[in-house]
Amino acid sequence: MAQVHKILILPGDHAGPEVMKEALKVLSLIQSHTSSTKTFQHTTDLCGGISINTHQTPITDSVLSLAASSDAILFGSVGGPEWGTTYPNPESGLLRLRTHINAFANLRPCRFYSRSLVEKSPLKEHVIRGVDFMLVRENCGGAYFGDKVEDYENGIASDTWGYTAPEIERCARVAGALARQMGKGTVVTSADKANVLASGRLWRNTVTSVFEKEFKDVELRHQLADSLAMLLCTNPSKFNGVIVTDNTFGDILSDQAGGLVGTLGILPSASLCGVPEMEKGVKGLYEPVHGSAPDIAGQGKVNPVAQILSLSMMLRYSFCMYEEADAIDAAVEKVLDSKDIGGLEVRTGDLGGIATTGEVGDAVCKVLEELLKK
Ligand SMILES: NC(=O)C1=CN([C@@H]2O[C@H](COP(=O)(O)OP(=O)(O)OC[C@H]3O[C@@H](n4cnc5c(N)ncnc54)[C@H](O)[C@@H]3O)[C@@H](O)[C@H]2O)C=CC1
Ligand SMILES: CC(C)CC(=O)C(=O)O
Ligand SMILES: [Mg+2]
Repeated sequence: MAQVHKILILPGDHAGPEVMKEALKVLSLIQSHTSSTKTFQHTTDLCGGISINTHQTPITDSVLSLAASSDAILFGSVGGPEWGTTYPNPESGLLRLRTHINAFANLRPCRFYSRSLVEKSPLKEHVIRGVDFMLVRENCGGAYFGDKVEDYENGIASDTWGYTAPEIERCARVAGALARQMGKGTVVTSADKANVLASGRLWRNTVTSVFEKEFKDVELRHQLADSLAMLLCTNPSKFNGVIVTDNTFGDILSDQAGGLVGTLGILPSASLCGVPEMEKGVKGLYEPVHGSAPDIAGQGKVNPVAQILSLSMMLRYSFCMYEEADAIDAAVEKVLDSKDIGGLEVRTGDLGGIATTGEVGDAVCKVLEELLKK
């Protein structure tokens, strides 16, 4: 009997549904290839602004319980100027989802998915070539979830940027486990502001102690988060391996990673609810690093690669489907390297091309179909 994987699909707002459409084409191809061994049961529902418009809340209890009973969630992106920032805004639906399923470790890889993309980076080729790191961002704690004071009438507001040792420990374990999976010699860089923040000092002491006790074989380095931001521009390959950091720094540094490769449109992410193991899938929430791109949404201009690669991360980490995940990554690489549209690259505008969102998705499917036949 085929193994059943329950997937909840939450496309979200603006660019979210556009790129999700392309990822679902890829999922359907994978499904027809593996139908004898795996069945993907997927349900689509609402989160974000679209849920506010329909249910007056960014995420309903019923969607939260669907998420809790799913093996994986494939998420688009939420938010947009029409909903503003006042709580409960669309983004708070995503934050609630992350904590509801305890998706505490957000893996955000930064690398070029095609050699020819190196020239699209704003950095000089010799600086950026070979960059390949996995940023592990703590995803359910810190300033995004601490107590808030919102007394705007009196001009007072604050966010509590707090951590407990167990929250840091579990994140450090994910970083250590990933480093081991990447192979001997992989370095883990922990980024914090231990020179200023109390939570930063707890972060540094706790990460150090986890590595001393549980990952003696993995080299751990510490870097202040502000200088890391600078060094990522001047010498990014120095941080090849794993970077582990807290929620706020991880959010900012992973968008900076988009700057390193030249666009947010190719960066996927996986928010895992446990430590990844090679033999056993872990539940997770998969979404691009980018937001809902309202400035370009609805015109076929959005790059679907980050969403498609988020699907590949889902197959890898939640379902241990390594061959299929590798095939998707290879198909993306081949498409980004090819010149199919009037002699031009099959790339969206963010990568200097003229292809539409749908053309990139179709091209990935075409190559993937061939790769899966082999
Ligand atoms: N996970 C999520 O749902 C996230 C939601 N947001 C929300 O998204 C909305 C827009 O936020 P922004 O700060 O503008 O960030 P953004 O990530 O949506 O866009 C930043 C820039 O990158 C471009 N971009 C993003 N994704 C792209 C893609 N796939 N292809 C080509 N270009 C792409 C956009 O056109 C824009 O110029 C806000 O409401 C924000 O809160 C932001 C980040 C994450
Ligand atoms: C809740 C999200 C909008 C925060 C964010 O920017 C992200 O997770 O990348
Ligand atoms: Mg962000």
